[in-house]
Amino acid sequence: MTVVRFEAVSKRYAGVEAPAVADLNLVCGDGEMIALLGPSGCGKSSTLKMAAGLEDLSAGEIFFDDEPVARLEPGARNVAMVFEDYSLYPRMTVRENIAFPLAARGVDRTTARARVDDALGLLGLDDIADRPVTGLSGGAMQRISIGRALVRDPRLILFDEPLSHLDGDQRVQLRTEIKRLQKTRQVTSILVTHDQTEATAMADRIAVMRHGVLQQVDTPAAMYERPANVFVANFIGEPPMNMLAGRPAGAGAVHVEAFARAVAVDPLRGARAERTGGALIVGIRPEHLDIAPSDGGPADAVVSYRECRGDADSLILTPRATPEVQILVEIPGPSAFRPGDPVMVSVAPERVHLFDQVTERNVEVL
Ligand SMILES: Nc1ncnc2c1ncn2[C@@H]1O[C@H](COP(=O)(O)OP(=O)(O)OP(=O)(O)O)[C@@H](O)[C@H]1O
Repeated sequence: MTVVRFEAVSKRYAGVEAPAVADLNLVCGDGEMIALLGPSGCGKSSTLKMAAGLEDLSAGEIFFDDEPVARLEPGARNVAMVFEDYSLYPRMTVRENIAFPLAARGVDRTTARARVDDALGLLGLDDIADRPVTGLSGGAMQRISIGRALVRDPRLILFDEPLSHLDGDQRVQLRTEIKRLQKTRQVTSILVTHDQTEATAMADRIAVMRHGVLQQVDTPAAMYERPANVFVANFIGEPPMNMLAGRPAGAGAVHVEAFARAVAVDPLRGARAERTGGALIVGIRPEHLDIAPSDGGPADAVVSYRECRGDADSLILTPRATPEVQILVEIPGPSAFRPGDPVMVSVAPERVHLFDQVTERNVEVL
């Protein structure tokens, strides 16, 4: 049961000018799972390694509850790690692998046996407890390494891309499993991933990083509803948000160049956009755009591509006013739209996101 706090933490590697992590302030609550999410090189692993004690901090402090830990040896922190490659001992059985951290700490045999049995049961590994780990599926191996992490009753578990070596089905199964275990045991956890689906499915809150700088920390739902900037908006949600050029157009409206007309927006957002006075990026998620046949009038766009996925159709629209721009639309399927169809486009005002074109920040959080 630990609150983990990064306070003004920075990491610079020798000979590299740009910091790998810059002035990170982040609190992971007691029993919470936070996902560090971002593209390769954004500083996720460096942050994880500093929490584990595998890398020194260049500045700042990390607290476990109110105890500063940045100068503690890794072994003195009681932090468990689950790696993407499982890191199991191949000659040992499932049970021996899970028991290993307890034996290494000199926990007495009766206590160790009880804790290992508990972990085996929790992870559904009883049937294979006495089998060697070699030859087991990736999913089973990762469950064993999670068991090994849980059995030591750690203050913090660090999950480093734990699902990357697994195939589709095992991935989905294990991410549900990890979330269930993490909640059952209420262990404070940090998950590193570059996969937004994984972060959204598993974490209580997501911390999006870019070039070592924390961009936003929020629940998956809040981040989807109110991304702090264009980068976060592009990173959360699949397929990514359409980003269209626009400008304020009076009360509660913005002019969208691609449609050569104004669209209604949430009045508060519209007023904020008005105050910026300048050019805007108008963000609309593919699943929030509606289309209708243009019925002879001047169309907003023409359908240029349709992918039918059974329950949904993915369409690409070419706007009449700016044919160089592509607009993605996701609608329930199978629909009647076909390439070449002229269409009108609409969107609910509260689904239109507005970003300052210069700073790329959401006008709501300026
Ligand atoms: N030991 C090191 N020496 C020098 N530079 C490093 C070292 N480790 C990481 N870096 C650099 O620090 C930056 C952040 O790297 P880090 O591995 O923390 O990012 P990441 O988001 O975890 O990326 P990835 O998913 O590829 O591991 C990158 O520019 C990387 O090249």
